[in-house]
Amino acid sequence: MTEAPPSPLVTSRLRTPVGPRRDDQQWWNAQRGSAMPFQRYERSGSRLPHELTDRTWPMKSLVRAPLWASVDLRDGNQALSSPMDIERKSRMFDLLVSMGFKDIEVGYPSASDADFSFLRMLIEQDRIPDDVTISVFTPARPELIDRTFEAIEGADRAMVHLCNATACLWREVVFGMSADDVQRMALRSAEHIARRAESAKRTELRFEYSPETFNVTEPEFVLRLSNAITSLWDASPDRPVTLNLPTTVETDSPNVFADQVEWMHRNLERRDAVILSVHPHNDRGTAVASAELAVMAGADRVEGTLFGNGERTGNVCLATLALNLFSQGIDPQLDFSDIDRIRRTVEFANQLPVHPRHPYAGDLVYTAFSGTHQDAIAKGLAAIERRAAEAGTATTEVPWDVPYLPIDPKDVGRTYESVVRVNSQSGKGGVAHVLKSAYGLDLPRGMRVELARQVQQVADGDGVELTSRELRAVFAEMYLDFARPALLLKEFQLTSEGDTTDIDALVVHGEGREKRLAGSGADAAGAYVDALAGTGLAVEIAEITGHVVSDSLGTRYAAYAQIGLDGATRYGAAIAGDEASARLGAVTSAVNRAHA
Ligand SMILES: CC(=O)SCCNC(=O)CCNC(=O)[C@H](O)C(C)(C)COP(=O)(O)OP(=O)(O)OC[C@H]1O[C@@H](n2cnc3c(N)ncnc32)[C@H](O)[C@@H]1OP(=O)(O)O
Ligand SMILES: CC(C)C(=O)C(=O)O
Repeated sequence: MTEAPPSPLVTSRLRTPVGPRRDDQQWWNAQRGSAMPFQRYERSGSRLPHELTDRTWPMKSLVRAPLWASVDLRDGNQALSSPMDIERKSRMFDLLVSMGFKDIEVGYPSASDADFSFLRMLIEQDRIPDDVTISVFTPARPELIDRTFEAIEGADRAMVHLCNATACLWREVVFGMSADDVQRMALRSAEHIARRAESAKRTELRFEYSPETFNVTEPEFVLRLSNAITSLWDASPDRPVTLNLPTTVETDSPNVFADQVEWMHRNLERRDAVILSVHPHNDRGTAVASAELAVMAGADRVEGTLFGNGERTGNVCLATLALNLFSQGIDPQLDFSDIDRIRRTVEFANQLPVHPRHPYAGDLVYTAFSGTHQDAIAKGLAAIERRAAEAGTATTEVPWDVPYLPIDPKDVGRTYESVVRVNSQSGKGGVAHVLKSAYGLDLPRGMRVELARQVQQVADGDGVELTSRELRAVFAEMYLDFARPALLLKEFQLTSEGDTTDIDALVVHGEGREKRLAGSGADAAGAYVDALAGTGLAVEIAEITGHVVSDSLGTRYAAYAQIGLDGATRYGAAIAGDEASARLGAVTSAVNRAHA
């Protein structure tokens, strides 16, 4: 076997930088003054042997979910300060099964007793469903391969995952080997695995190979080695070999990785007998994009973890990838209908919190604090309700289209309760939305503006978020509760004849004297303001609205009145057991606000 020929575009981090020439004095001068020693790092660039000028991936789009493989129990686990014990592993395994994962890497059984015992427990207690294939990781060392086979003894199905570093830096620094030596080590191990598999007749075995840090390995070398391994394992369409291309440390923008994957996809031998897999890490924060472009470039399978746990910045997050597909109308083939249950289990197993801004799963990702977002969300939700009512169907049947919310939180088991939260950045739309969704109070527009101004003052003063209870309290303080009301409607009686309503009311006004008043009008409120003229109050009603509210106190009525009094406009509100009391109460409230 010969050494892989050096390629002009290949960058070994040790040998052939493609960045700017460091002996160029002009260039160095231009860099003076930078606070950062960026010249220590190589510029990104294609590591392909030939530029892929006829790349096809940019013209592709995602149309179906790839095969998903969870590596939570291996790559995720090896990155934890406190690796999972059997209880934590079991909970994670059961979760993955319940979500629909069919391909689960359960550990590195030759590395630790915990992994070995967990695997034995799964097999001996028959915990692996018939449609799930467990995978076990092994490095290219015969004694560790032997121990791996001991661990899977008796399993119905298993995938043995062989991995060794192939990248130049690793060859030189970690192994102190040439590319040929590394190839020989890999093939010896692959052979050893094939031999062990011969005697493991009871187990339906599959094989996986990962050239570690694929993205910085010379492409011709990876291709040559991969072809040799799939040939040695006799990959066939009915017994395919999984070839997994890891960006063990992510180094380039996702388009570069996509080119690398497409080049492999196009040049691999036995392509129909190979499941081409990718295993992106997130060092540049672009693992999700890398995985998505890699699938467009020809990858069939993606390895990752839930919420992206893994070495350093983590593995690619499978929840994000799957729900990105879902948000585009593609079946993700994984069940995320209760994302908080999934998150709780993952947090328990990893003993790491999921960030509140984590896509689809974080506490805050369906929440808007800012006024314009809240306004748009509230209008969007109302439009969905309208469309559902028009179609005579449930809101969950209506196509989702709400500004600022890429998916319906209810589709992943969340509620709308926390979609809008109020602080000093909020506006009338948000305040109104919270009062409506938490208390069923549907305030008229002018009143929302007035209330929001008051809420803003409170929020600005306290500098914190207002809960729905606190908002309700601000509303009550403004419109419902008056310590010393200028007007009190103690009792009233209405009688109607034809188009006229008469009122007989007992009120307390001004200095605390009770006064019996009479009046008539087109409705109860009209009769009431007519009667109030007897106290010297010249009230004009601009608008009265109202609706039924159902809350812990039963079914009641809320009314909102806008009145003109002493040349000014005032809003008032009341909640009462019946419509007439609420409407008259709202007028009384508006008068009291005018005289407060
Ligand atoms: C990219 C990945 O994520 S690979 C998975 C990594 N996971 C883990 O490391 C978690 C579990 N690891 C372990 O428990 C241990 O490291 C073990 C059991 C694997 C090995 O332990 P030790 O024998 O004490 O070796 P140690 O960890 O110090 O060093 C690794 C050795 O394996 C070699 N090695 C590293 N990767 C591989 C590989 N894929 N195949 C073969 N040998 C390898 C190294 O060159 C080094 O060899 P050396 O001692 O001759 O220099
Ligand atoms: C074993 C391989 C796939 C791996 O975990 C990595 O390279 O990150």
